[in-house]
Amino acid sequence: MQHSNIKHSTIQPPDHITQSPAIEAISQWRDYLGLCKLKVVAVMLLTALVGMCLAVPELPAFSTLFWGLSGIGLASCSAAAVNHVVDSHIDEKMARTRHRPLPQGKITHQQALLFAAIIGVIGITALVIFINPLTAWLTLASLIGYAVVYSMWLKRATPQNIVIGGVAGAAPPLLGWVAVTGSLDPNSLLLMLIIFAWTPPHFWALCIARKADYQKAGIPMLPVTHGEAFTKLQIILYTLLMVATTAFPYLTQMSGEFYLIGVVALNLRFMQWAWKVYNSDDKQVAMGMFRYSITYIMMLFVVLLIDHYYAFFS
Ligand code: HEM
Ligand SMILES: CC(C)=CCC/C(C)=C/CC/C(C)=C/COP(=O)(O)OP(=O)(O)O
Repeated sequence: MQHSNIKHSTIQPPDHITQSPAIEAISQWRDYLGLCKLKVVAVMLLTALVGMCLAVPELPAFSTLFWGLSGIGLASCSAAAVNHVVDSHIDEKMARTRHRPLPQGKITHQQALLFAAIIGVIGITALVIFINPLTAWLTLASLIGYAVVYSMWLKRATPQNIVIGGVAGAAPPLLGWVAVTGSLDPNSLLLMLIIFAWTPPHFWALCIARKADYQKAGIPMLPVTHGEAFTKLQIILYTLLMVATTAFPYLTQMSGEFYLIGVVALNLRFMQWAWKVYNSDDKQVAMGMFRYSITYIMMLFVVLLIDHYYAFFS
C-alpha cells in the first residue's frame, strides 16, 4: 500500500504545470491556429504578395503590403476555420483529418465560429479602411466562395467541386493586385488563371493517394466517382492546360526571359510527375506529385517576382 502511494505521487505532474492558466491558454491558441490552415494560407499570401508587386514597377507602399496581406490573410484564416466547422463530421472519419481540433473536441463549434467571425470581420474591415472597398468585396466573395459555396455545398454535391471551388483559392494574386491599383487589370486575371488550372492536379494527386478516406466519408471526389484511371487522365489534361496558361505572362510581356526559363523547367518536372502518376498505381507516386505541386506553385511565383525586379533594376 505504501509502495503504491509513493508510485502514485511520483507520476503526477506538479500542480503548477497541469493547472497553469498560461500553459492552458497557449495550448488553446495552438488549437485556434490549427483552424487556420496556416501553411496553405502562407502560400496564398505569397501569391498575393507577388500580385501586389507585379501591379506596379516599383515596390508598393509598406502600409499597402502590411494591411493588404493582413486583411487577405485574416479573411483566408476565417474561411478555413468555417470549413473546419462545416466539415467536422467528415474530418472525424478521415485518417488525414481526424487529429484536427474539432474532431478532437479541443474547440467547440461555437468557439470556432466566434473565432472565424472575429478574424473575418477584422480582416475585411482592415481592407475597407486601409486598402480599398473593391479589394474588401472581392476578398469577402472569396471567403464566402470557400467557406459557404465550396464547403457547405459543392464538396458534397459534385466531383467538379474543387474545379469550381478553385476560383476562391486562386483569387489571392488578383486580390493583391487590386489592393495596390484599386481596379481589375487583365494581367492579374492571368495569375489567377494559372492557380485555377493548377488546383485540379494539386488536389487530385492527393485525392488518389487518400481515396479510401474520401470513400469512407462519402465525399464524391473524382477518383471515388469516376475511378483512378479517369482522374489520372484529367490530371494530364489539366496539367497541359496549366502549362498553356503559364505561357501568358511571357506572351503578354508582363514577364521576361528569366520567367520563361524558370517556368519551362518547372513545367517539365510537373509534366514528368503527371506522366509518372498516369503510369503508376503506387500511392507514394501520387503523394510525390502532390508535394511537388506545392513546390511548383511557390517557385513559379518566386520566379515571377525575381523576373519583375530583375527587369526593373537592370
Ligand atoms: C479549392 C482549391 C484547393 C483544394 C481543394 C486544395 C486541397 C488541399 C488539401 C486537401 C490539402 C491537404 C491539407 C492537409 O493535409 O491538411 C492541401 C494542402 C496544401 N495546399 Fe491546397 N488546395 C486548394 C488550393 C490551394 C491553393 C490555392 C494553395 C496555394 C496557393 C494551396 C496550397 C497548399 C499547401 C501549401 C498545402 C500543404 C499544407 C500542409 O503541408 O499542411 N492549396 N490542399
Ligand atoms: C479569402 C480567401 C482567399 C479564401 C480562401 C481560403 C482558403 C484557406 C482556401 C483553401 C483551399 C483548400 C485548402 C481547400 C481544401 O479544402 P478541403 O475542405 O477539401 O480540404 P481538407 O479536407 O483538408 O479540409
